[in-house]
Amino acid sequence: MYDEKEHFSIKRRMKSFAFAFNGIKDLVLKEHNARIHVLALICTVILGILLKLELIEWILITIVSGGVFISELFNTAIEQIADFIEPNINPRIGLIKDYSAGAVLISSIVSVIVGCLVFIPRIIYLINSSFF
Ligand SMILES: Nc1ncnc2c1ncn2[C@@H]1O[C@H](COP(=O)(O)OP(=O)(O)OP(=O)(O)O)[C@@H](O)[C@H]1O
Repeated sequence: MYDEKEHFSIKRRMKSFAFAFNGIKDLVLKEHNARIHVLALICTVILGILLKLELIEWILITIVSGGVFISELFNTAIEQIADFIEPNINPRIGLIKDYSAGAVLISSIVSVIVGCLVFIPRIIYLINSSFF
């Protein structure tokens, strides 16, 4: 609970980090989509190392990957709140969840587009240089 009189303390800040990491851990353990995103991220990093990406390309991949996980976390939080306040079928809750899922879809599409823009030219170059 927020208390204005609370003084800054390293211990409390560390606890806040622990709570935040707990949220991320829970997301990865329980949400199937998040596991797929973790797997996709691991494959992307391995491919990026193999293809020797440049700094700007790593920066782009970091930003779009972060966007996917951030949207996934917000989506899960919204779903949990929605289920908590309305356990029954309710079209408004359905639409709220659809909006939230739409955000994840957009961030995923953006990361796939960036991934294609970064990796496809390198793969084409590799194929061309090994055959010609
Ligand atoms: N209480 C509800 N009332 C009406 N429609 C709902 C309700 N709960 C879910 N829906 C509909 O079902 C869809 C899926 O909702 P659900 O909570 O199952 O998400 P999910 O499939 O678990 O999502 P994710 O794959 O991100 O975990 C929603 O986008 C919405 O269209």
